[in-house]
Parts: sequence; C-alpha cells; structure tokens
Amino acid sequence: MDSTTQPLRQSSNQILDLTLGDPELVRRIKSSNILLVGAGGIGCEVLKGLLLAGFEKITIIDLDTIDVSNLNRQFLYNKTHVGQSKAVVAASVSVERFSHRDPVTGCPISVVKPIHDSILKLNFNRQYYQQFTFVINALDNNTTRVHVNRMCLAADIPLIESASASYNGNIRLIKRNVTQCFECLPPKKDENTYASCTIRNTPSLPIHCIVWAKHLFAQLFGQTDEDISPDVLYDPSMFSTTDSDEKISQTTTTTTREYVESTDYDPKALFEKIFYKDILYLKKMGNLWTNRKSPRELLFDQIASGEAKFDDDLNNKDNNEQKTKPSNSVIRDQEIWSMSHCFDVFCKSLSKLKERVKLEKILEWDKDDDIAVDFVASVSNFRSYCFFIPRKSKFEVKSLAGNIIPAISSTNTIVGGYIILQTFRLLSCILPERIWKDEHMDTTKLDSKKLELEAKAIKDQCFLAYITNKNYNKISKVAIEELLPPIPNCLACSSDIKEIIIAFPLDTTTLGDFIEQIVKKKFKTIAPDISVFGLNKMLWAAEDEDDVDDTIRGKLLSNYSFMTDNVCLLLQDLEQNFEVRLLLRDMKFDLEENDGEFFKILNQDELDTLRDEMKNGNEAKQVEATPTLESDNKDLINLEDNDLELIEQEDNEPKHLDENIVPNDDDFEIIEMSELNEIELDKIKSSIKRSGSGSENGDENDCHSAEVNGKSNLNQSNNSIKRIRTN
Ligand SMILES: Nc1ncnc2c1ncn2[C@@H]1O[C@H](COP(=O)(O)OP(=O)(O)OP(=O)(O)O)[C@@H](O)[C@H]1O
Ligand SMILES: [Zn+2]
Repeated sequence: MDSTTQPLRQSSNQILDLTLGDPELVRRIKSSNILLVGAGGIGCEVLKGLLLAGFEKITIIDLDTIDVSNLNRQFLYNKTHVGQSKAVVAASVSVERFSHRDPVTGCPISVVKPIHDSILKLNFNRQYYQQFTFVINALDNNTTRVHVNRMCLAADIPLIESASASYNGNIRLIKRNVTQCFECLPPKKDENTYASCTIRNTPSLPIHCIVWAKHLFAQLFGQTDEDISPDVLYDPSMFSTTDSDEKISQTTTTTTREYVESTDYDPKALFEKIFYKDILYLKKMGNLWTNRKSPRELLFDQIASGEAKFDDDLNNKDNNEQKTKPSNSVIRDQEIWSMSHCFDVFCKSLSKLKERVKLEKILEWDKDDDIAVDFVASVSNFRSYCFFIPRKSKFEVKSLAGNIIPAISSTNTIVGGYIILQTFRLLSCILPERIWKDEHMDTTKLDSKKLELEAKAIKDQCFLAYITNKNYNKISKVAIEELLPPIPNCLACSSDIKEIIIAFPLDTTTLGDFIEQIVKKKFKTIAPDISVFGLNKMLWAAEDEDDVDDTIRGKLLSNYSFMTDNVCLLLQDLEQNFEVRLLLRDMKFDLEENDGEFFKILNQDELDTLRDEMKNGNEAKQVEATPTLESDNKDLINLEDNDLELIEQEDNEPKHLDENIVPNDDDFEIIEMSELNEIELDKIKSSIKRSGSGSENGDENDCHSAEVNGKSNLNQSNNSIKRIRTN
C-alpha cells in the first residue's frame, strides 16, 4: 500500500486533538455509534466525512445496488462495482480510503457495518434504533424520511435530516420535544403548471414547448381529449376582421387526434397540421404578436427534400446540412440535434409509436420510454424553432419532461460537510448517557433537569442550514438558522390527541384499498393496528397481516357493521409510536376534481359545512349507536388537506425542497468558500471549548456549562444568515 492510500499513520487521537482541539469531543466522537441511512450522493459524502472526523462505529444501510448513473457523483463507486450492493461497497471502500489507521499495525481503526436492506423493514424496530447515538438520513424519498423520523422520535434518538436537489439542499437536526420534527412543517408541492394559452399560443421558453409536446403525445397516443391546437379564447379581437371567418372554421374542425388517425398517422399530415397550418393560424391572431415576435411556419416537403434553410442563430450551430456526428449515443443525447436529424427522429418515432398504439391502444408517457422521448424531443424542438426559442438536447428534454431534477455533486459535498459540522455540535451538547449507553436505560426517564439543559444546549448550538443557488450561477449560498420548537399539533411528534376527519365512500372502498392507500400510503404507517375507538373491535391487526387473503382485502367496508358514517377509528403504529383518531365520513368524490384520489381529508370548516347539511336533513346516513369523537368538535385538529402533503410525496419523486423557506437573497451576507472551513471550524472549536469545559469524564457538567456559556456563534441572532461563495 503506498503513502497516498495511507495518509494517516499517526495516532488518530493525536490527529483529532490537533484538528478539533477538544479532547472531550474527540472522546465522544470515538465512542459514538452512528446509523447512516442511504449510501447515495449525500451518503457517500457523509461516510467519508465521518471517517475523516474519526468516528469509529458506523452502520450504513441502503437497499439499492450501484447503477452506472450513480458513478458521476457517488465517488466511492466505480464501474467495476456496478450491480453490487451500495452499502457493502461503500463500507469497504470508505474504510480503506478514509479511516484513521492504527499507527502500529496500519489497520483501519473504524468499523463500518453494511446492511443491504430497506430501513422500512419491521426488524429495524425501536430497540434497534436505541443502540445508536444518533441517526443520519441521506435519503431520496419522503416515505422513508417520515418513517425514520417517527422511529427516532419513538426511540428518543437524535436525527440529522438532509436533502439535496440540484443546487438546493438542507440539513437540520431533529430531537424529540426539542426541535421541529420532519412532519412538523410539511413541504409544499412544486407547482409546475403553465397557463394553457401560453402552452398553446405563445410559448416563450423551452419548457413551454416540451409541455406542449407531451400534451401532443398524450393526445395522439393517450387518453386525453384536450387539444394542443391554438387556443382562440373565442376572442374576435385577436383577429383582424378579415380573419374572422377563418377563425370559425378553425374552431369547428376535428381534433388533432381524429385528423391524424384519419391519415393513418401520416408524418406529413401531422407535421403540416402542427407546424404549418396551426402556426399560420396563430400568426393571424395579430394581437398576440404586437409585443412578441410572430412565429414562423415549417413545410414538410421542404425539409424532406433538403431545400429548407434553417436560420438558427439561437442555437448558434447547424442547419440542415450539418449531420449529427457518429458519436456514441450518450454523447449524442447531450448534443442539440440538427434540424434534419430532428426531422428523421420525428418520422421514425412517429412510425414506431403508430405501430405500438395499434397494438396497445393507449400509450402512457414515460421518461424511460426512448421512442416517446425521441418523439417529444423532436416535436418540442421544431416548435422551439417556430417560436425562436433555443432548442434543447434529448437529454435536457428528457430531464425537463420527466421532471427530473439533476443531482449536483457540489451540493451534496456542501450538505455532507454541514452534516459533519452538525454531528460535532450535537455531540458537544447531548448528555453523556446517550453516548456511553446503559443498555437498559430509558433516556426519556433521565432526570428532567438534565434533559432541560440538554435541550437548551441543542437549541443553542445545532442549526438548520439551507443551501441555494437560485440563479444557477457559480455562487451558492448557505443560510444558517436556529432550530424551531415542535409544532403543537404535529401528527408525529405532538403528544396531544390527534383527530383527523377523512371522507370516502364506504360502499365502494375495499378493506385493502383503505389499508394500502389511506392507512399506509397517506399516513405512512408500516405496521398499523386499527380498532373502533371506544369499542373492543379490531378492523386490522399488524401481526395478522400475513394471514389476510385477497377475499378479505377485497371486502367492501360497508360490509362491516361498525364501519358507518361518523365512526371513529383509532389508527396506531406501535413501532412508530404513531397514533391518530380517524373520523370517517361516508362521501363520494369526483375523482378528477379530487386529483384522482378517492378520499379527502377535511378541515374544520368543511366539517362544519357537512354538519349544517346534516342539520338540514341532507345527511344521507346517520348511525345512532356509532361512537363519535370523544371531544366532539372542539379538539379537532384544523388540518388542511395541504397539511398532509408531506406524507403524500411519491417515493420516486425528486427530493423536495420548499423554495418558500429558503430565505431571500437580501438576507445573506457573503463569505468566500475558501474561508468556510476555517471560519466554521473556528466557530465550532470555540463553542465546543466553551461548552465542553475540557471535562474528561463526560458527565452532565458539560451540558450545564453549555447552557451557561455555549451560545452559538452561528446563531448570534435570530435568522442570522451567511452567504458562501463556492467558486
Ligand atoms: N427505505 C430505504 N432503505 C434504505 N435505503 C434507502 C431507502 N430508500 C432510499 N434509500 C437509499 O437512499 C439513497 C439516496 O441517494 P440518492 O439521493 O443519491 O439517490 P440515488 O438513487 O443514488 O440517485 P438518483 O436518485 O439521483 O439516481 C439511495 O441509495 C437509495 O437506495
Ligand atoms: Zn413534529
């Protein structure tokens, strides 16, 4: 082994003492036992950081295997690892490369235990979590984040939560009864919606053309009836008077789908409909173009014969003479196609999709369907050309059309760095009992004075960090904020009684749908028990789940005598220590109006409206002996449907960051990136020194002195925010 792979032949204690200057923190680091969940982009960074910081006992869990697409940023892996377990490879590579080594034997000091599994499995129960000093989440989905959040609350283990998406990221500490938990503040959904008239009539951005191309795909091959043709808004003022007749003829023609089917998906017919006739029609809507450049039309035959000359300064390259280079397909996908290549792709993909739609009847848009992406990329680029909008490569079209947020490795690096800083902060202020654990000790039963001091130290020293780069330029900014206290009626961390009103039709909902869609997916439970509140009746027991067959799952809820309008169910997940009362209302919703969901969470106002209806005798069913909420209406949580968005995020959704809670640009002050480590390390060192008092035996005095002196420099004032340059 050469010297580059063995950089740390000194005693790791010596190294850490030198870098951190705090023997007590070093002792705590070396004694901690950490669970790291996720060995992806952030996980690799964190694992490296933990080992370099001298942590010796780490468990890393990941359910996935290494994919080629991970290699550009998940630096512990190389192409020989593709197909192998992320956790197993991450553990061995990271120890070999980053662990401190015994100065005598040269062997790595740290032990990283890999687990190739899902943390959602029931065997990772509360006792399992309790062996760790703290948990770090380096995940990519909110279902798992919510679960680990609840498990850490239940086991009273601190959790460092993190996320990254493109140039944005965040890191925070979650500690039961001290800070907000993951479910206290639900992230808002992205609203990537565009005005229909912009998409149909006046696109100005590549994404408008891509959205239009996806609509066209859905209209030609999917189920939608919504036409992508110009939206005339029935406003005659859009047209010059002489055009009004044409306007009428345009609005009364058949849909694009009907027309294209009638031509058996003839490429020329489709092309000239959307890029010639529709564009000419739009051009005649003179008022649209008073402040915009009027679009230009394209003729199929001119392109097919090579006569068309493309005036294409927007993309600063190519005309139809330029042929796509014979580069490999990955590189070619990242190039902007020449118009003639676009034309070939359009004709070929249309012909393949025509065959498929004949067989399959309905095609669903899927970003991993190469032919579908070809079609959308080619038509969106032609449309961009018509509207003088820069064209995009197939790769970019795929990302934008698939709503894929690219992972940026420097964001993961910054997030990883802040996680390590957070671990130092956390270790410097938690009670020694959490580090040097007595197996049988219940940390919630610790002396309340000690817990109070610990809480104060955590609030003072641990932080919430946001990384952002809204303009996608070279400057990333980091905002450091104070951790906020728990929200009183949080579904996960509040000890109050939680009651939620949920409405759906009992006579068409099966037990299986209720359990899978509502109890597990909506409320993110993994081992639910459901009983009728106040009655000794069980609807569902987690321990019997394996014995429940399809006949029972297929049973309609209305077939259970106690499942009636206004019944109150008690939903519990004992592992997650999660409990909520569900007041059921027997109501049916229009699926389309209700975002495709058959159920709806109602808030207090909606409930009141329903009650009024009941009073007016409009209530369909009233069941007399039904147990109702103990507190009747007074303690119902005022839970907007939006409040549950956090548990509605799909597993495969891009990591979601709430833009709204990233502070304004004006709030940032500037720090050069090169100064970052020094500044932060100095701060950490000084705050740890002040709080740790150099105590060697790790007793509670540490926390006492933290309470007295340990004000964080990072949090000198509320909302003190730093801006950091990363270039
Ligand atoms: N329930 C789970 N149990 C264990 N690991 C999980 C669980 N859910 C997600 N993970 C892991 O968390 C990691 C998150 O890493 P990252 O965000 O970089 O995602 P990725 O899948 O590696 O990359 P990308 O999604 O960008 O292709 C992944 O390796 C994923 O397998
Ligand atoms: Zn909470």
